[in-house]
Amino acid sequence: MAELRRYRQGGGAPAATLDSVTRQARRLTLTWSDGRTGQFPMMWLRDHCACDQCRHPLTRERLYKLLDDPLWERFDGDDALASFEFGANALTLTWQDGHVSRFDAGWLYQRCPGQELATLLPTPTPWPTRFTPSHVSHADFVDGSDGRSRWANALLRDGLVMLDQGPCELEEVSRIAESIGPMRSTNFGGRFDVRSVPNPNNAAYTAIGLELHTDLPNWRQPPDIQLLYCLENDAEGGESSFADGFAAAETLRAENPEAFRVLSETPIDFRFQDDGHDIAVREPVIDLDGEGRPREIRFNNWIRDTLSLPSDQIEAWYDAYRALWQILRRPEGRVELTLEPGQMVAFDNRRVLHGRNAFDPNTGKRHLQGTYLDLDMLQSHLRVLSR
Ligand SMILES: C[N+](C)(C)CCCC[C@H](N)C(=O)O
Ligand SMILES: O=C(O)CCC(=O)C(=O)O
Repeated sequence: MAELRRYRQGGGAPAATLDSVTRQARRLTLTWSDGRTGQFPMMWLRDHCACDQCRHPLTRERLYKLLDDPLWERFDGDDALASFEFGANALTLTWQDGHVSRFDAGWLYQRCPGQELATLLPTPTPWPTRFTPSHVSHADFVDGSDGRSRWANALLRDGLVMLDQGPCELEEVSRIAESIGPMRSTNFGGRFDVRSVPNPNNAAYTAIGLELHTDLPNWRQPPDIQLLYCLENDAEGGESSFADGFAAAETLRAENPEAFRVLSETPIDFRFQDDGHDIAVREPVIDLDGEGRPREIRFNNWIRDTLSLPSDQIEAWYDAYRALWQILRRPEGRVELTLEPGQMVAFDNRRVLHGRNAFDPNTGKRHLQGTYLDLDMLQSHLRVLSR
């Protein structure tokens, strides 16, 4: 259990050593050997004490409750700290109530207030024109070498990655998914078969072409990661295509800011109905984060519901939607490929759109198995692999 690194005080990349510590009103200023300085408010230092009373010795989760600590009242008056001492690699604080907090200097170095904490995860990067996805072999993915982390890194960075030359076995997609996290269930089950069936409840279960789309935009939280594993694909047609919705949104913002504004500020209705379900949500096509960057694309023409807007907004919304759709269709922004039996594509369903050409079920069979995963599980998997 001491191996748990979440809150460990030491370890990590060797950082600079601690050169000086000075005390000001309500904070300590630390300077390291490479010149970095950090101002640490006393209350932050007290809250982050990692002793076995303040963190559970086994789980390393926080036990300390700042609201119940009488010392907290004294941070205003600047006499909460009794004394401190430091060395090149450690800082020790003694508080007025006698509690002692020891910090690893490298741990503090990485957590200077205002400094971005280094992440083990790659930054999502928009596709350049004529982007080609990374490929990892199934053998490298399962054999414990770096295949898994190359796969997860590419998926988090590009929102799309291929896994090649796996076995043509039913449920291989479930085994892969479950080696990462629990499959995310939806009204289509935990794991679904994509093939043409009688009485389909969904366009994917027919042989028609599917325009680029995101799955389940009619859910408040659409699935994050989609895995589609090809078992058979010898019917004529059925080629796959993908487009980076974030890149398309940025292109729209540059070319047609008004259309971008309309699609990001106007919630519209999405709705799926079958015999047992009626799942509906009202959200914009382009969802932005607090800094105005695209966070999610909801684009699915066949389950877009009645456009319910004031009449003076309707034409502008259609113009904007057409403008985004035209960008998505540009060949230079699309990845086109034919899935091979034993090949799996994984993509970020809230960023990357997917589609397929119509296929002719009279010329051969086409069968994919798919499932969804939460992004949290993919990120967790990569962090664990990086330990
Ligand atoms: C693949 N699978 C059938 C599970 C989902 C396909 C998308 C489902 C959803 N009604 C939509 O049209 O977005
Ligand atoms: O059949 C395909 O290639 C893609 C299926 C699809 O779009 C889906 O399952 O949502």
